[in-house]
Order: sequence, then C-alpha cells, then structure tokens
Amino acid sequence: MEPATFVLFGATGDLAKRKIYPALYNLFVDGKLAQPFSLIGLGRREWSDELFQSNVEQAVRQFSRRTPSDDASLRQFVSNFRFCVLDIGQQDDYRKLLKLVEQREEELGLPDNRLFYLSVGPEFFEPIASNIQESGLGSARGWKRLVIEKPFGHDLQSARDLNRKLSETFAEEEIFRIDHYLGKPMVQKLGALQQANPVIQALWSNRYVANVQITASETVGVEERAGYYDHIGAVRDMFQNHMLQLLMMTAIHLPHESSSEKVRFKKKNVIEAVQPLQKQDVRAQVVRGQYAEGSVQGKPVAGYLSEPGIAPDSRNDTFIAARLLIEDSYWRGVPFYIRTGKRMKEKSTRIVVEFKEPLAQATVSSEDRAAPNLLIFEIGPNEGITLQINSKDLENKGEFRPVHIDLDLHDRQEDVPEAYENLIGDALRGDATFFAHWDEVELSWQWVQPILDAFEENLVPLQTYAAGSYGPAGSDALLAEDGYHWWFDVEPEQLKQENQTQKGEQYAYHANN
Ligand SMILES: NC(=O)C1=CN([C@@H]2O[C@H](COP(=O)(O)OP(=O)(O)OC[C@H]3O[C@@H](n4cnc5c(N)ncnc54)[C@H](OP(=O)(O)O)[C@@H]3O)[C@@H](O)[C@H]2O)C=CC1
Ligand SMILES: O=C1O[C@H](COP(=O)(O)O)[C@@H](O)[C@H](O)[C@H]1O
Repeated sequence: MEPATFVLFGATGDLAKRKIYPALYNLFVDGKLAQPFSLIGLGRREWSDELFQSNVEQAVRQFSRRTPSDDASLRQFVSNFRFCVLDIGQQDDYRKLLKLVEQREEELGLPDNRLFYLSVGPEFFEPIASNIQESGLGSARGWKRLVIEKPFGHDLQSARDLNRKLSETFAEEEIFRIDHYLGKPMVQKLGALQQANPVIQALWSNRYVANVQITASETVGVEERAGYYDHIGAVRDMFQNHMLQLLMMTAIHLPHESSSEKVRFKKKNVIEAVQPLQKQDVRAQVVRGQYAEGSVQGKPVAGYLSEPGIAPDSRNDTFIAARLLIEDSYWRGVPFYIRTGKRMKEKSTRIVVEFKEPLAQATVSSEDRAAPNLLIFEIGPNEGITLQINSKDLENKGEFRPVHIDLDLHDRQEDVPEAYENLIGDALRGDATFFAHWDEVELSWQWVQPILDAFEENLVPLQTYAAGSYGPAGSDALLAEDGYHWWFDVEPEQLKQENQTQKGEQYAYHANN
C-alpha cells in the first residue's frame, strides 16, 4: 500500500463516526495503514483540528471492535487528522482544500496520491466530482480514487446519468462503489471456498443443487430514516444492491487464479444471465410486503403506517421476496429465492443451498425419506458454515436423521474484521475486487426496473405481515409453488439444540482459517 491523503467529505456525519473512523483505527493498529498518513475531514461545521481529533477519538472508543489499549496509540492515530470547513457548493472552498492537502503532503513527505471518500448524501456526488476536477485537486501526478457510498441512483436512468457525470472526472478503475455487503468477511470467502474446494466446486450446478435461498432479515423498523426510506423501500434499499450482489457472489464460477477483473467479469456474467422480468410478470415472481403492528423479540411494536414521518396511506415496501432464474448452463432450472425485510423475526443474513434428493428416494414413503443436504452460509451477525447431512439414528428404529457439521472459522467473533475495514483497506491498496463495477450496477438496475414500474403502478398487491414474523404469506407461497419451503425459519441455534437433545450426537469440526 502506498502512502496517501484520505479526503473525507461528510467527516462530521453518522457514517464517518460509526464506521469509517473505527475501520481506519483497526487498520492502523494492525499496521495496515501505510505511513505517513494524512486525513483531511470536511464539513460545514466550524470545527477546529482539536475538536475534530477529539470527536474521532470518541468515535473510536465507542464504535471500534477493539478497545484502544492506551491513549497514546489513539493520539498517535489522530495526530495526522486535520479539519477543513467546506461547503460542497462553494468552489473557493475547494481551492482552500487543495492548499491544505498540498501543505500536508509537503510537511509529511507524502506522494500526491489522493483518495476522495464521499460520505455525504447522493445529491452531492456529482457536484463534488466536478469541483474536484475544476479545482485541480484531481490533477496530481500520483493516483486519485473516488470512494462513493450508496445509493448509486434511484432507478436505471438516474444511475446512468450519475455514472456519466462521474466518468467526466474519474475513470472506471478509479471509482470504488461501496456495497458494504461485499466487505463482509463471509461474502469475501464465498468465491474462494468454491475455488479452492473441489468438493464444493463439483456440486455447484443444476446437476446437484435444487434451489438457493438468500435471506437478509432485520428486526429493526424504519428507525429515524422515514424521510429516506418511504421513497426507497426494501427494493432500492437492500434488493437492487446488497441482495443482487449476494446472488452474484453465490452463483459465480471462478477459475483457480482470479484477478479482480476476472471476478467482476464473472459476476457480470451471472447478472447478465438472470432471466429478465416483464412488468406484467412481476406479480408472479415477486412478493411485496409491508409490516403491520406486532411483537419483535417480546416487545410490542407499531406498524409501518404508524411510524413517525410515514405517510398514513404509504404503499412503500418494507419486504420483498423474489424468484430469479439464471439462464446459463450451470444454473438453468435452479430457482434462486431472495427475501429481505424490516421488522422480521430475527436479524440474520444467510444463504442456504439445498441439494437435490437422491433419485432412489422417489420410491420411498414420505416418513422414511431423508432430509435434503443443505449448505448454509451464515453471513451475519455471526458468521459460519454448516453442512446438513443425514445419519442413522440407531436408537430410534434406524431412521435417517439430519446432523449438522459446523465449521467455526474464527475462535472469537471479535476477530472478524468489519466490512468497512476490509473495504477501506482495499480502496487504499487499489484493489477493486469487492467493489461494484458499473456494469454490475447497471445490469442490477436494469433487472429491477420492471419491479419499480410494477410497484409504482400497483400491479403487485401489497401484502401486510405482522412485525416479528418471517414476512407475508405470499413469500411462503412463492416457494411452495415449486415444492419448497424457506429453511431455518427458526433460529439455527434452536434447530441445533433440537437435533442434539432429541436425536443424540452432533458432529462438529473446527477449522481455523
Ligand atoms: N449512516 C449509515 O449507517 C449509512 C450511510 N450511508 C450513506 O453514507 C452517506 C452519509 O450518510 P450519513 O453519514 O448517515 O449522513 P449524515 O446526515 O449523518 O451526514 C452528512 C454529512 O454530510 C455533510 N454535509 C451535508 N451537506 C453538506 C454541504 N452542503 N457541504 C459540506 N458538507 C455537507 C455533513 O456535514 P456538516 O453538517 O458539518 O456540513 C455531514 O458530515 C449517505 O450517502 C448515506 O446514504 C450508507 C450506508 C449506511
Ligand atoms: O444498507 C443498508 O444495510 C442495513 C443492513 O446492513 P447489515 O450490515 O446490518 O445487514 C439496513 O439496515 C439499511 O436499511 C440499509 O440502508
């Protein structure tokens, strides 16, 4: 990694405080931040360098996964942080910023490599990029990179417009579009697990896989983000970006040696092969839901329409489930089911791969059937991989019974790096593997656009679901149509306990990575 200046737009904001400073601190402690390092924080607030540094220290203390061992290391970390008051619309402010960046480069003997991190609302992405160009901030001899937060557009057209504007200042290889799900350690491992394990590789196709289920359920409701969320819904907030990225990362087939370009090219192949939807067919493939009042983890909670700031007649989606078909030789005929929603029973992001039943079972009575093999990737809040296989229950008439093999990837959950830590480290190194390429973003919007249109025209019924449930009835019906059901609509822990207590032994393998 080469030393660089980190120019942070939105340095006084929530994301910077909760994610960016803790991530940088962890990289610093792990010796993964090239020295010398200069960070210039920007915002309209009249903060001094001292006030900025003390706010950063506080953010690290509050949100870092590592408690700072001593004040000295924290002080050393923030000593190269400076604050510059800047209003995004004021061209003069960028000239002032350029002077400060150059002055710090000179003082620290830094090469003029500059990373511009846009942790501000999307309405500011275009003006910042053009002001970087006009002020000369982006014309140094070293490298320049633009790290950009979500949302990347509101629909297909606005995403294309934004990309055209950004590309007047930054080349595609200089743009790092953050999708924080791509920074999650288990997601980063998905391709490698398949690449490096012939057992998994051999099974990764329609020959053996019956269906794939990708779930991101949340217990939280709309929180304080009513103004944002009521115009966005689950489809734009989670589905178009995070969920489709999970689909690409699951369905990808990678050669043994894969460059960043190769990974992104293969992901593009996946999303390109997803059978397009026509607006009039959305109703048959997509379920749209909104939470009603209910109870989450034992506490009564309000329905979406009674949340502060939500229009009482809002038809916004807080849940979406969809069936996708990938029309390539690997996956033809394998349904991929995706669902995500707010105010559901549990906080869990998980991918379940259900394998086909052996042919011999066709003649076996339903009570004697073995459960299907499942491969389960737990992405968050805890991570892990579980394989469900069948064994014989010798105490119980020799019946088949499912047992679970757990792969514990970490001794302690605190050792798992945060998504932002991985992504910021990668951006500083110039590794774009786990950032969304424009082709993927455009193809994702293209696939989602008929859903947006169908929702807008109310062609898909809005089904309510009780807060604290697994979503509307239509979501179960979507799988039932194909003879499947969502796996693990009980806590996996509970499932394991049931298996242990009712059915005896449990096999557990521990692998340190
Ligand atoms: N918070 C989160 O968990 C997540 C946020 N994001 C995305 O990150 C981005 C930032 O979100 P978040 O931190 O929550 O937002 P906040 O509202 O907390 O912060 C906004 C930041 O923008 C700055 N800002 C606003 N207007 C101007 C202006 N005219 N000139 C200069 N600076 C300005 C503010 O500084 P000041 O007030 O000092 O001017 C502040 O630092 C958004 O795109 C959001 O979608 C993405 C994922 C999660
Ligand atoms: O991007 C977003 O993600 C969060 C969920 O992220 P996770 O890492 O906690 O799974 C979601 O709550 C938020 O609405 C969305 O904007």
